Amino acid sequence: MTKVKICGLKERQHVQAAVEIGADAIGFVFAPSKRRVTVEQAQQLVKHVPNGVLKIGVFVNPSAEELRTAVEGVPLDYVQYHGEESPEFISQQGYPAIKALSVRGAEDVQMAANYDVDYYLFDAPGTDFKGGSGHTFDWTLLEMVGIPREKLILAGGLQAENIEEAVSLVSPSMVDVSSGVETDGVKDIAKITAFIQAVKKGRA
Ligand SMILES: O=C(O)c1ccccc1N[C@@H]1O[C@H](COP(=O)(O)O)[C@@H](O)[C@H]1O
Repeated sequence: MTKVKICGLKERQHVQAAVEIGADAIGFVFAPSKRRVTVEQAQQLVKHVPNGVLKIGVFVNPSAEELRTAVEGVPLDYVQYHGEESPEFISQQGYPAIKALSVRGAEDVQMAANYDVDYYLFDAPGTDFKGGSGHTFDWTLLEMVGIPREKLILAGGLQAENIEEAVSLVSPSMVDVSSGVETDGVKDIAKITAFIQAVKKGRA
């Protein structure tokens, strides 16, 4: 059963739509991004996220204080580390953790072995920001990854049109999308619907 994370939500109506359509996780970006939200904004948005839907905060090289404020203040279920955070820093924070790795080549995939986290997220390298580029990477590089599929999250340029192929090749535990459910930089409820339905169709 592949789970779906809809990331980079900033508007109440998009959060409500994503959970109603069947998202398993909602992502809030606290890192530099056109999708960035404050802790105060996220606190308002999570009022529309029911129990059972994961609330994930996306950070890039955060300080311990920044993390504590968001994890406790929102509150968040998982921290997604999307920068160059060290294995030691992540384990010292003690939060349920997702480590994102930007994949240019096989050596980036092998970096996963250095981390002891709940999930490993593989994404394309960012352009303007560290993530959310809308670009895909070579999914076949994940064939060599020696981590269990139930700990693997696939991201990067996913959309309704390519998600079936991606899930079939990678068999991730969760898929994560941001740009692929937007039109002109704004979340698009029709695209969110098409994406979630395409993943759920593959679950049958
Ligand atoms: O979405 C962002 O703006 C973002 C900014 C900084 C770090 C991570 C970000 N999002 C993550 O990027 C990937 C892929 O997004 P896309 O579907 O290719 O647009 C995903 O893991 C988001 O959580």
